[in-house]
Amino acid sequence: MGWASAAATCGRLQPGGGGGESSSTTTTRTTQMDPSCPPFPQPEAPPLPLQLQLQPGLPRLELPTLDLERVGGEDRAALVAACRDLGAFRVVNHGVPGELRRRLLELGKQLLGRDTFELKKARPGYFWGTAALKSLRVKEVNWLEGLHVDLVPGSSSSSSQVGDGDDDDDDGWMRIRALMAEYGDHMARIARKLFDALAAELGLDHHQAASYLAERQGFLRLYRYPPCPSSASCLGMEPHTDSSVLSIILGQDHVGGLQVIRDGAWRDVAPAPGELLVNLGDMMTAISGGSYQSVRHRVLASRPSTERVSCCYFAFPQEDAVVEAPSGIGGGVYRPFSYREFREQVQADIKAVGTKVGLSRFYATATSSIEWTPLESGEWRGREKPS
Ligand SMILES: O=C(O)CCC(=O)C(=O)O
Ligand SMILES: [Fe+2]
Repeated sequence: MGWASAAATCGRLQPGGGGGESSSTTTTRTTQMDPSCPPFPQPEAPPLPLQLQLQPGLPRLELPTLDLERVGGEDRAALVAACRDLGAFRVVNHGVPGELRRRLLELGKQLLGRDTFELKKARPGYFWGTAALKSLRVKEVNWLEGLHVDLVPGSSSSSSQVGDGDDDDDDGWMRIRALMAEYGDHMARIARKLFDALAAELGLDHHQAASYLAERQGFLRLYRYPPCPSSASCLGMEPHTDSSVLSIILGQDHVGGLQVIRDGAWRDVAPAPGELLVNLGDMMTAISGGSYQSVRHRVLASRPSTERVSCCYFAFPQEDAVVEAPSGIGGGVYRPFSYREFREQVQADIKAVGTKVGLSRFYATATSSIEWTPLESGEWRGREKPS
């Protein structure tokens, strides 16, 4: 069975779900199976997760826009305000050549869309579904694929030397890696600049500023959200906060799909040509003692006639650096911990409860007596067990 049977499941969806989906999703489609994707989950699509239900009609969210060349100086206050408020902002004047951005997304889209799922599966770094967050509850509804590339800063040989057409370089897969390496150098540079401005604001010393953002730990994920046979019952990527210090998203100029939670409601982030979107992650929240927000976000599944391509950079602390907010900032909300500890806890939680619990595991107060309950938003809330 292929997409035609999957489309039949659309008929049982609740109205109002699926972010911009029109009622046309209730009609049966007879789309052919897409060979670039695995078979759609059968016999039934998974139940509609509660968090898919949207508050319809809210305007797109315009994020604050910051000039990278000014964040260390006259725009530092605006940067800090954006970090305290939502934990997401746009960056302009970032110095990443438009041609590099264009070629990266174009080639990624071409390669991921061209090869069959079976062929891609064998490629190093290729994944289907949400690589880091695979939740047992909803893993099947993440309709996306991607290529994960670890970065070694400064190692990129300029990809501009590599041509654009189809040639003998392993059908373009080596070229995309070269482009990603070059793009990754820009990301490391931008992350450093943003982080140093925030580190100065927090009063971190030189050693902390260096170990809390370690360029060698950074990686890139190139994503394709292929047309989804049942886009109203699936997500492209489930709601989450990033575990990183900060993440930088490059999306296509006019393709939306990314949403963030603002005042308890999911809001579309307006795509803005040429800009990069920065999300703060959990590590930044910990480093700032909870002063800066890690923003909760998700990506809608692409509707049948559309697809989204994006490239996301993630910056992390050194694995064993003890992350701790400077005294006087944040009032000791979190106990000191290393990123390695955090990652292991996330993996253990995914195994045990089916999803990432996240930073609330690291509250300074003892958590062994805490009972965890899932919320409708997809978050987990801890409560003291009655004694
Ligand atoms: O593709 C996007 O725009 C967002 C990806 C994302 O949130 C992530 O990789 O954590
Ligand atoms: Fe994310």
